[in-house]
Amino acid sequence: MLGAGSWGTTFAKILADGGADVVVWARRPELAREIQEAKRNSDYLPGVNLPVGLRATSRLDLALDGAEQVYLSVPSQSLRENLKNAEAHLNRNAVIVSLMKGVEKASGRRMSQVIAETLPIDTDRIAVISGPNLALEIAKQQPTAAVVASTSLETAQAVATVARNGYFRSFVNTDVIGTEFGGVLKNLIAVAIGIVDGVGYGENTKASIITRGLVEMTDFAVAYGAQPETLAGLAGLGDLIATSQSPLSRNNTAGRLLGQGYRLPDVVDQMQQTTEGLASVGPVLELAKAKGVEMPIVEQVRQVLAGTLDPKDIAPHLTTDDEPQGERNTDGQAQGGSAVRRAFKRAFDQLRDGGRRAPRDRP
Ligand SMILES: NC(=O)C1=CN([C@@H]2O[C@H](COP(=O)(O)OP(=O)(O)OC[C@H]3O[C@@H](n4cnc5c(N)ncnc54)[C@H](OP(=O)(O)O)[C@@H]3O)[C@@H](O)[C@H]2O)C=CC1
Ligand SMILES: O=C(CO)COP(=O)(O)O
Repeated sequence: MLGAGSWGTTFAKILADGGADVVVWARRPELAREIQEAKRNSDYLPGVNLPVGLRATSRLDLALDGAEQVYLSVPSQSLRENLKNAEAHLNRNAVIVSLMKGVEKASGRRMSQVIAETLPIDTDRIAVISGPNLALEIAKQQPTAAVVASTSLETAQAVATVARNGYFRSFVNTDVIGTEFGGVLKNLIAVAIGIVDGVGYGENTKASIITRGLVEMTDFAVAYGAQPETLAGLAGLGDLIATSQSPLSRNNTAGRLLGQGYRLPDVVDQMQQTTEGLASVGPVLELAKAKGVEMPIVEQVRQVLAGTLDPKDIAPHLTTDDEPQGERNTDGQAQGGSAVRRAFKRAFDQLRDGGRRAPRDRP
């Protein structure tokens, strides 16, 4: 496990509790020592006891020695540099698994794309994991689930077999794009929810943003090749609900501070942990523009971050124009409809068929 923050340490515990032999790499020797000797990570997971068999080191060569599966949980902006440092020590046949939920700011690349560009590796040996996974809840062994996606179902299954235990269930699919973008995009909607929470708006506003946010997430991801069903599953809707509702979410917290009137530099100062959404807004809107996808909620988040939109003016109707007839202003049973409605219809049809066709996230 490369990365000893809240998610890296929690996921290492998931793997170790499932019976795997796990070594965590922490860049700070003192943190590696605390995990190795005291079985604690008091900076990131206060009060949590880590498995006795979990090992830790600040030496990359030792952490990667003989590793069959390498899990990555560092901030997205640092991945490329970390992979370059790790490359010489990687086992040639290792499966590389991204746990990250950001895009690279400079290139707009997803993490699996950064991995494929940086390492000499077949994409079939890359997997990504995403889902409703607030680290501290899982570290306390509260049950949850996630999606393991890889272009190779065999790789996804190999990872899912290891990344599961009594409190953590891994489903598999082959939609890497949808699974990764689900994690990236829900962060942005969670910032929006935090903003309106901070302003003091109530449940109707938040429900509107969650629902219309899912439309934006799905339209965007589908434009880049995702399966709409993925966005209706754990890595989309599931994670959106968890992140939008929880004060444990860093993205939600950052949004709430913005809604309370703090300016971005003060918010960044107050955030002790990685807040991927703040770096993803710009690249996501660039990518949306390139495909002609409208993202009015994400655009409003950008404007609040830039200080050009008063948080209280976030439009509850969440459209880009005042034209009531357009596709963007339709919802539910309206004609046309976006990918998210088609996804729900297809999921509903599958249920009505008595589950003869497999749902996307397969156990
Ligand atoms: N926390 C969560 O609930 C979840 C997080 N994720 C994703 O996991 C990823 C990691 O987040 P998370 O663990 O929460 O973040 P944290 O802020 O908790 O931890 C970040 C970790 O990365 C290390 N780090 C920071 N900068 C660098 C760098 N330049 N090079 C190497 N290591 C670095 C930190 O080390 P140090 O302590 O020395 O600063 C720390 O170990 C993110 O993409 C996030 O979206 C996904 C699901 C759940
Ligand atoms: O991804 C997460 C939950 O699934 C964690 O969200 P935050 O990064 O906002 O804390």
